[in-house]
Amino acid sequence: MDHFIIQGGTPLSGEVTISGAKNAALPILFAALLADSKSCFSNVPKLRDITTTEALLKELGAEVYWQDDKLIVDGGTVDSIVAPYELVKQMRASVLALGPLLARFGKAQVSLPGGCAIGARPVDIHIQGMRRMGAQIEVENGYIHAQVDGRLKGAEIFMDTVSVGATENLLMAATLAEGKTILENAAREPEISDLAKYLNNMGAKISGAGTSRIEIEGVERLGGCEHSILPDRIETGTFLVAAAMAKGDILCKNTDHLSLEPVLEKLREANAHIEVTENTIYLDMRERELKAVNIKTLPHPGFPTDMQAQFTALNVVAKGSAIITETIFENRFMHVPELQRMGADIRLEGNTAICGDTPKLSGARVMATDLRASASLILTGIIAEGETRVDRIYHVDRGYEHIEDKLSALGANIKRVSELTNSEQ
Ligand SMILES: CC(=O)N[C@H]1[C@@H](OP(=O)(O)OP(=O)(O)OC[C@H]2O[C@@H](n3ccc(=O)[nH]c3=O)[C@H](O)[C@@H]2O)O[C@H](CO)[C@@H](O)[C@@H]1O
Ligand SMILES: C=C(OP(=O)(O)O)C(=O)O
Repeated sequence: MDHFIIQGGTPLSGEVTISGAKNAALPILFAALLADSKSCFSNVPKLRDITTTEALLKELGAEVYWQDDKLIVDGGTVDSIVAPYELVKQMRASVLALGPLLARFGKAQVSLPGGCAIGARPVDIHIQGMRRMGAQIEVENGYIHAQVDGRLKGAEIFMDTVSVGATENLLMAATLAEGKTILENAAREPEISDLAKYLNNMGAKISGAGTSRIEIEGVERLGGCEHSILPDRIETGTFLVAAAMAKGDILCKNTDHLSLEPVLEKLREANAHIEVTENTIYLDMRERELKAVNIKTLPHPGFPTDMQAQFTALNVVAKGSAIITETIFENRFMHVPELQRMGADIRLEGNTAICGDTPKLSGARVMATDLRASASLILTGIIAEGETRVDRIYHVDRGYEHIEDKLSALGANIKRVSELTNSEQ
C-alpha cells in the first residue's frame, strides 16, 4: 500500500490544469451501455474508479480501449447483464449499470453496493423508480434482480430525497422506455446536465436536466457518439482551498466557475480574492487574512458535501471559529479525529463540527478514510510544521488524477512512497 510523505510549510503558487470530472465520467461511461454502437470520450480522468468502470464494462462484454487520450466504449458488443460483487464492491457507482442494462436488455443482475465509510447509502429510490416503470425487482443473495416484460414504461416519479445517483439511473432507464417519464425532485448537479447532454447526442429526448423536473420522451434506440467530460468542480475546489490555506495564489485552468459558485462564494467570504474567465479561476490569498466560514452541505446548488472535508481543514487554519453542518451523509466527519492528531481544535457534536482557533498544526502520521477526507489531510499536511505521513492513499487515487505531481508543481513537498504488499514481494 502506498503512502504520502509531506514536508509542511512550503508556499503554494502557480498554475494547475483541472482534469475531467470523476462524477460525470462514471455515469456517462455506464450510459454508453445504452447504445448499440461505439462512443468516444475525451477529457476522461485517469483514476482508479475509471479503471474499475472499464473492468466492469468489459465484464459485461463491451469493447473498451484507449486510443491516444480518448476512451472508446462499444455498447454494441455487450452480452452479459450481470454486474458482479467483486467489481461493484470496489466502487458504489457501479450500481449505475442497473438502469442502462434493464432498459436495453429487459433484465439486469447488479450486486448491491453495500454501505460505505461515509454512510449507509441505500439504493431504495433507484429500485422504487424502476418499479414505477414496470420492472419486477427482487433483492436476493446480495443482488438486485430486475426484469421487465417488453420495454420499461414511462412513469411520473417523485423522489422523496434528492439523490444524484437515483436521478442518473432513472434518467438513463427512461431514455429507452415506452412513452414519457417525468422525474420530480430530481438532483440538479452539473454532472446530471452533462449526462443528459451525452444522452441527447445519442438520440435521447430529455428536457429540464439541471432543474428539479426532468422530462424524458422514450425512444427505441440510442447510438454511440463523441463526448467531452466536463471539468471536475471538486478537484478545482480542492486546489483553490489548498492555495487559500497556504496563503498563496493559484490559476486553475480548464475548469468551469459556474458549477463552482457555492464554493467560490464561501472562498470570497473567507477573504480570498477571486477572478474568473470562461474556463479559468484565479485565487489570490497572499497577504490577506484567511477567515473561518460557516458551512452547511446541501444538494446542488447548495454547498457540496464533497467539499466539506477540505473546508473543515481550511477552518482549522483560518482565524476565528465556525460551524460545519453536514446534512447529506450521516458519517462524513472521519477526517476530524485525524486532523485532531495534527493539533486541530475541532469539536464534533452530532452532524456538526465546531472549528475553533488552532494555534499550531504539527505533522503526524494520519490515515485516509475516504476520498475527500484524504484530500483534507494532504492539504493540512502542506501547512503543518514538520513531516506528515498519510496512509491508505488508495482512497485519494479513486478520485484525484496525479495529485502529488500537481501539488509538487505548485511548490508542495509531497512524495508517494510505494510499499510492496506481501503478495507482491
Ligand atoms: C459518483 C457520484 O456522483 N457520487 C456523488 C453522488 O453520490 P450518490 O449518488 O451516491 O449520492 P446521493 O445523492 O444518492 O445521496 C444523497 C443522500 O440520499 C440518500 N439516498 C440515496 C439514494 C437512495 O436510493 N436512497 C437514499 O436514501 C443517501 O444515503 C444520501 O444520504 O452524490 C453525492 C452527493 O452529492 C456525492 O457526495 C458523491 O460524490
Ligand atoms: C463520495 C464520493 O464519491 P462516491 O460517490 O463515488 O463514493 C466523492 O466523490 O466524494
